[in-house]
Amino acid sequence: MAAPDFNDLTLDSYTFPQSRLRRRITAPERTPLVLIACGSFSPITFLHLRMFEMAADYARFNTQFEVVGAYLSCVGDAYKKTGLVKAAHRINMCSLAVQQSSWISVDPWEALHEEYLETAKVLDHFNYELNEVMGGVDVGGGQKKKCRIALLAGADLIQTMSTPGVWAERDIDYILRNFGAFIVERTGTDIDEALSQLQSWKDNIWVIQQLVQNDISSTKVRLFLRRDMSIRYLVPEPVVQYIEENGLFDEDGAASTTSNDGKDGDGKGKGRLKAGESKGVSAVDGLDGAPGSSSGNPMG
Ligand SMILES: Nc1ncnc2c1ncn2[C@@H]1O[C@H](COP(=O)(O)OP(=O)(O)OP(=O)(O)O)[C@@H](O)[C@H]1O
Ligand SMILES: NC(=O)c1ccc[n+]([C@@H]2O[C@H](COP(=O)(O)O)[C@@H](O)[C@H]2O)c1
Repeated sequence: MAAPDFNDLTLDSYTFPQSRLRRRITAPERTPLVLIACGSFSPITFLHLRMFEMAADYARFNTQFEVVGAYLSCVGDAYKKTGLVKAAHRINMCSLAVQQSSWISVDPWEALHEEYLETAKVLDHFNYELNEVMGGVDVGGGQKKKCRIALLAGADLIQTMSTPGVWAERDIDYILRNFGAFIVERTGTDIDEALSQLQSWKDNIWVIQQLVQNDISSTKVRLFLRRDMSIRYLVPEPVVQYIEENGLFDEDGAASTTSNDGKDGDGKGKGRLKAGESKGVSAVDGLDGAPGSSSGNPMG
């Protein structure tokens, strides 16, 4: 197995990963689609991978898109969220997780930035690489077609768009107008409610039903690890091994690998826990490490 090498990467040595991108569309009448999943991935789970497969099926059966590529983009170390291990580890785990995939890639560009990057900027980066640098994908006859780039997210993430203070209004408009989002239903999130304030962009929001309900969350995986419980078959095996080898997510490890001092960027310490404390861990029986328990506004 090739060793992950995120630690050796810098923005200067960065090149856009394109080896798994399909450079030619098979149905020229369709619009090429590239799915971008932005998130913490601390750690990546089988559900995160499964989201891509669900979205690809959805796009094939219900839309005029043809999926030509898919990317995981890990949020960088400046994102303040409980349970976040260093971006280098999260990127390495994502890279191990997609080893068996022929079409899902990991793009380290976002995580290579020291400062927090809003999702709109991350999507702009993909648009730049795919449509400006590459010029889109081949449709035959020497012609190229620009790719539609869309955010792939769970319902909890789209719900945060209606939570005051988390997203800038202009970013929501920018993302949903120019890119759009494929949204996977998630247990515990009322999708109608999540979308109720986003009706102006409804034509650019595609809702994917989970036909096999899967409620794995990174929070639950972290909770299992802290209780010394097995996480096998919740995350890919190479990720299990990587977590073990690097001692990630045990109580001390979780505290020491985060890049902050217990305070958010705004110094208020919102959502941050001291070493030894953890969101949801105290509720032992219910395993209620709430899935998708996002910190809210990443920048406070
Ligand atoms: N069980 C799930 N069903 C639907 N979407 C999910 C599920 N788990 C994660 N997602 C989505 O995956 C993306 C990345 O999520 P993220 O890294 O925050 O994972 P998470 O499991 O929600 O993490 P955490 O538990 O740490 O909050 C988000 O868009 C999130 O909504
Ligand atoms: N203003 C924004 O651009 C904004 C706000 C909230 C979350 N996000 C993104 O959504 C994702 C949320 O991930 P988590 O669910 O792991 O917190 C991250 O990629 C984060 O950057 C972006």
